[in-house]
Amino acid sequence: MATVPLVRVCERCLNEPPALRRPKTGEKICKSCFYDVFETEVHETIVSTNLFHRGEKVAIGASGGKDSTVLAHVLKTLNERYDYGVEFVLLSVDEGITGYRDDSLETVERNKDQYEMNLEIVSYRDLYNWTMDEIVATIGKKNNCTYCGVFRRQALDRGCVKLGISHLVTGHNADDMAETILMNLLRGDTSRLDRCTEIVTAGTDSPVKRSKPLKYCYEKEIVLYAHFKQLDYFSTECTYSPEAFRGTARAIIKNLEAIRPSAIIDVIHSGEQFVLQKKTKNRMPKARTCTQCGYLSSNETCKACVLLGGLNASRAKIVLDTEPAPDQPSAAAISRSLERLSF
Ligand SMILES: Nc1ncnc2c1ncn2[C@@H]1O[C@H](COP(=O)(O)OP(=O)(O)OP(=O)(O)O)[C@@H](O)[C@H]1O
Repeated sequence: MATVPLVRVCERCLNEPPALRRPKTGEKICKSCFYDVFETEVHETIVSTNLFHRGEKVAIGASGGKDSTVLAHVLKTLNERYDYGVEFVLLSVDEGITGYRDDSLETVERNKDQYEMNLEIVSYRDLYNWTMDEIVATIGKKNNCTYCGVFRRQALDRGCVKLGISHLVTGHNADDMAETILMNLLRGDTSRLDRCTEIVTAGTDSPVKRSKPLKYCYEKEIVLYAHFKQLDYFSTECTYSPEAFRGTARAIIKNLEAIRPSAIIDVIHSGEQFVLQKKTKNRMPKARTCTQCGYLSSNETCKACVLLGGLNASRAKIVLDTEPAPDQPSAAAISRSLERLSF
């Protein structure tokens, strides 16, 4: 009976000893072939979609986590290697989450020097006069991701506008995309299902185009890349509970990946083939401006203003209930009131 020979050399260069089994393909390869194939795949994604143009200024949504840190590192490497002629800037949002974002922003401050990129930080405190810590103290942990997601999206837009930038890249990876496809499928959200696989999205409610250069990169490979390259990133999870539905979709994708590694890429390729029927396309929202903040919106009031309206009403109620109606309640008074509040 024929025996399968043990692979003792990298299956790509047939020279070096293998250092890892590639999660995406199962190939046993050496470190330098892994770097090469990982970076080349991102480059091919960029070139095949004409993602950047020479002279363009692009913001990298930098959270200090593994995905956006690998994104910044790889984009810097490719920009130099292939002379894209792009100027990259790091853009961070400080959501005001003690013990999480304050620490991860310190990482981004170091990345700024390591990658020789300018850094702009915008905060929920400055933009909305709320921090996520205060929001969670007011509404509880349930649904807090909805608030954070809406505010972050607009904060990144506003940061880009401040920098005079109209293109934002984020570290969303293949696992994130497969989860989103599954979530939209399970919710029957056909219009989002149609758009969520696109590498570039330019919504009616945003002046900034967004793109995902890592859309075909497996999360496991991003972690391996960051680990082998010893990149400086922040690995703690957000202290507030994750969105339950996404968490479940994530578990399904991880389970599928365990028995069929190509499942992630297969889900993305399937999602890319979905074509919206005309009647569904007609339901797409039209662009307008928010009557409250004047920002682009697909509704009369933008989502951020709707959420802020509820939060500010809660704050006003707490102050009226607990303080002798000062003109300007002190921050300390608001914090004390928020601490007493439970829903
Ligand atoms: N506070 C933030 N400031 C700037 N960009 C952010 C911030 N939070 C998220 N992003 C951007 O959105 C992407 C997806 O964020 P998300 O929190 O869903 O994923 P993640 O897997 O934790 O990403 P990362 O590993 O980069 O933190 C990030 O890779 C980053 O580009």
